[in-house]
Amino acid sequence: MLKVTNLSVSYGETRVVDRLNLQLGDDEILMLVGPTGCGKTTILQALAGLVPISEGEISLPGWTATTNKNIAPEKRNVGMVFQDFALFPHLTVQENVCFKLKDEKLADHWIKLLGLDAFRNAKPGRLSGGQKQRVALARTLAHEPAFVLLDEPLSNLDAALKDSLRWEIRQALKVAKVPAIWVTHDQDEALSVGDRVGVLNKGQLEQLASPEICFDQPKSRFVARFLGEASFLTAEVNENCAHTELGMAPVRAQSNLSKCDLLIRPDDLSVQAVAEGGNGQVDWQRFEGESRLYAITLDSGIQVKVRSSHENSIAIGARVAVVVSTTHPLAVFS
Ligand SMILES: Nc1ncnc2c1ncn2[C@@H]1O[C@H](COP(=O)(O)OP(=O)(O)OP(=O)(O)O)[C@@H](O)[C@H]1O
Repeated sequence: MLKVTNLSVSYGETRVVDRLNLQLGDDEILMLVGPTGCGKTTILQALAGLVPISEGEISLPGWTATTNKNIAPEKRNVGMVFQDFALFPHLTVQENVCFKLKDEKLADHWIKLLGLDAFRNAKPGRLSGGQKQRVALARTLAHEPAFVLLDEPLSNLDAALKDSLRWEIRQALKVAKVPAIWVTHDQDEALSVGDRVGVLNKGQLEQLASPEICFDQPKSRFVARFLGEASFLTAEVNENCAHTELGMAPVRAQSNLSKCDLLIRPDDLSVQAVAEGGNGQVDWQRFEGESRLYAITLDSGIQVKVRSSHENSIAIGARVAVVVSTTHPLAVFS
C-alpha cells in the first residue's frame, strides 16, 4: 500500500504542497483535482522522487522516502503516464513497449489487451493521439510498476476519444491490479473514473472521499463549486427538512439551524414557464443536446442554475416557476 504522511514540498520559501496525507489501496484509482497551480503535478513529482520533499514521508512495502533519505526515481518502481505520451519517435510500438523490459511476454500481453496488435511495427508518428496514449500505458504496465502516476493523460485528445479512453485506462489499471494517482482538470473524468477523488486547494487536501460523497456531501463550498455547478439558497433547517424560497428540500438529520446555505445543483430543481406569477426570470439558457441549462434570477435576487429536458424550451426573459424536485438529501453549510 502506498502511504503518504504529512508530505510537504516547498520551492524556496513557498510551500506548494502542505501536509498531505493519504493511503492508496492495492488496486485503487485516486483522482486528484484542483485549480491550476494548487500543487497537483508537484505531488506526482514528489511521489516519483523527481523533487525533494521538505517534510513528511512516502512509503511502500520495501522503501520509505523522507526528507533525509531520498529514494532515487528508478528504485521506486513507479510508472508514469504524461499528457504528451513521451514515446521514442524512432522506435516502433513494439520497441517502445519493450524498451528496457526484461520479459517481452508482458509487452505482448499489454499490446494485445490495449488493441495495439495491428500497429506493432508502426512508429509513433503514424499513430493517433489515442493510440499513442495506449502505447504509453502499455509500456508503463509492462514494467509491472508498484504504482502508476498519470498527469492529465487525456488532455491532448478530443472529447469523444477522451470518453472511451478513460474507461480503457481504468480497465487496464484494474486488470494490472496496480494503484494509481491520476491528475485531471476534468471534473466529469474525476467523478466517473476514480474510486476516490481528492480535491486540492492551495496545496492542501480539502476532501478525500468517494466521487458520490465529494459531489453530494462536499466538505466546503470550495469543493461544492469545484466539482460542478453549485448554487446556494438561504434555508432554515428543522430535522431532515430545509425550508427555502423554492419549497422544502430533504437534508441529512442534523441539529436545527435557523439560517444556513443549502447546496443546490442544477438537477435538484425543475422549471416551468408561467404566464403570470412565478418566482424568477430566465437570464440565459444553454442547449446541451439531451438537456438545457437555465440560469434564472429568483425574485430574491439569487441566481440558480436549473437543468431541464431539451424539450422544455423557455425564452430568455420569460417568467418561470422554479421548485426543488430532488428526493435525495442535500448538503447544508452554516
Ligand atoms: N520548479 C519550480 N520552481 C518554482 N515554483 C514552481 C516550480 N514548479 C511549480 N512551481 C509552482 O508551484 C505551484 C504548484 O505548481 P504545480 O505545477 O504543482 O500545480 P498544478 O496544480 O499541477 O497546476 P496546473 O493545473 O496548472 O498544471 C505553482 O504556483 C507553480 O508556479
